[in-house]
Amino acid sequence: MIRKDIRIGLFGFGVVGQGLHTVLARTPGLRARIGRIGVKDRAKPRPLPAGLFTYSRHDLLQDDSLNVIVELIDDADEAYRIVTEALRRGKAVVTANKKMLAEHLPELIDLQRQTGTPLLYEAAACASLPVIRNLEEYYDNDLLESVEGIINGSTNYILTAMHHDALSFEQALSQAQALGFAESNPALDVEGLDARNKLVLLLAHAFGLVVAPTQLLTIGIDRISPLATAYAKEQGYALKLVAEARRLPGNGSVAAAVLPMLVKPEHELARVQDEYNGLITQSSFADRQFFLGRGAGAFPTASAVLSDLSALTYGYRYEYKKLHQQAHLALAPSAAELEILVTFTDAAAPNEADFRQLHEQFRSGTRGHYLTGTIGLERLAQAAWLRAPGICVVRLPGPLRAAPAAAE
Ligand SMILES: NC(=O)C1=CN([C@@H]2O[C@H](COP(=O)(O)OP(=O)(O)OC[C@H]3O[C@@H](n4cnc5c(N)ncnc54)[C@H](OP(=O)(O)O)[C@@H]3O)[C@@H](O)[C@H]2O)C=CC1
Ligand SMILES: N[C@@H](CC=O)C(=O)O
Repeated sequence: MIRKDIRIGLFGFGVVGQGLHTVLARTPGLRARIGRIGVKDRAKPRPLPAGLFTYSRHDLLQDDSLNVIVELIDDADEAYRIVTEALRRGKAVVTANKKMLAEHLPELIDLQRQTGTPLLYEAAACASLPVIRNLEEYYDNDLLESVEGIINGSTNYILTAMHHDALSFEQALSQAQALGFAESNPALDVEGLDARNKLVLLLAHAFGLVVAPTQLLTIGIDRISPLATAYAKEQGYALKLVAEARRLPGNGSVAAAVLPMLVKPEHELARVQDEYNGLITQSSFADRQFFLGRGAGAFPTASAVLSDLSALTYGYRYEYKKLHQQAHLALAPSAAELEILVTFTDAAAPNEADFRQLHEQFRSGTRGHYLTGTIGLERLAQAAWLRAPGICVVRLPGPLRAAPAAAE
């Protein structure tokens, strides 16, 4: 259905919701206006007339004059209730809630098909970068080999501030929160879970693979040790939180993970600073392409919501083309390997037998210990030592690649 006039029921009036209000006011060309706003906290002062606000989701969902629901709240469970009810009522939905999407993607895809009602979520992956619609549409006939990049703005902001401004982790996180980049629960950012949720969305639109977030090995920046930071500095590498999904040659296996990574200075991702995101696509015919832009914050995120609203005016919806064209792809961590640096203390050490090859070993009574080596992705994910206190795992430069046994 083509919606020429959009009457929005907006849930959430925080960083992104207020950003959207401003962005809409400055975009007169789009015939969209906010009819009602659903929020939670009755005591909070609001910068708009009180009559616009309500504390009951039913006031928006049961209002037939509102034809689009924009869901911008920070509660994934309530967001799920709002989004599913809106779709069932035939209201198109735009959301930025990657946690809710990643946790319910199969059901949400199904619900769109059953109801014939669109659910768009460009803002949920990389905020202002137009990645979802590009993966869905532009690469439709191309053979996409990989998507990799920095897809969480807060952690990139923190790593940049620690490196360039010598801030502590806590100081840098506070700044990311104050600037509206971090999730309400910042553990989602620093533990890599937000990047993992976004990677779930990228996998669906890049490769037609719908996976549960828990299937993806995820390590955040909260466990980076001073020795790993010093190693990066001494080798001249940048330290970034990188999400990667890659088709392995040959057998239709796809490997995907989120880990802190050492990046060579000449690599595109090394120059992604502050809250910016950077995503590299590699495809057989188009070759390598790099998207760079703001990955968090009020206006960048609102601009992606605006773009989805505009897309609704011409009847756009995701077709999940790759899902239907799926060329027998499967998530196969057992088929992949990677190069890692592990720093550790006397209290806990990695099991050397888990590695296919060890490259370097270093022990110091004052600085701690490290080793570098090649390890299977699945072996790493299952290693008992991975989450032990005092252990820090960081990827060395280089892509996820086929493990030799799988490559044969
Ligand atoms: N900030 C960013 O840069 C980005 C955020 N996102 C996503 O956008 C969403 C919103 O983020 P952000 O604006 O930063 O969050 P904020 O914390 O700034 O705002 C959250 C809003 O949600 C409202 N809210 C919370 N629970 C409920 C509820 N049960 N019913 C109704 N309203 C509720 C709050 O109401 P009240 O005002 O009453 O407290 C508040 O207005 C999240 O899903 C986030 O992951 C996506 C991309 C970037
Ligand atoms: N907390 C998120 C917000 C945008 O998605 C981030 O920092 O990337």
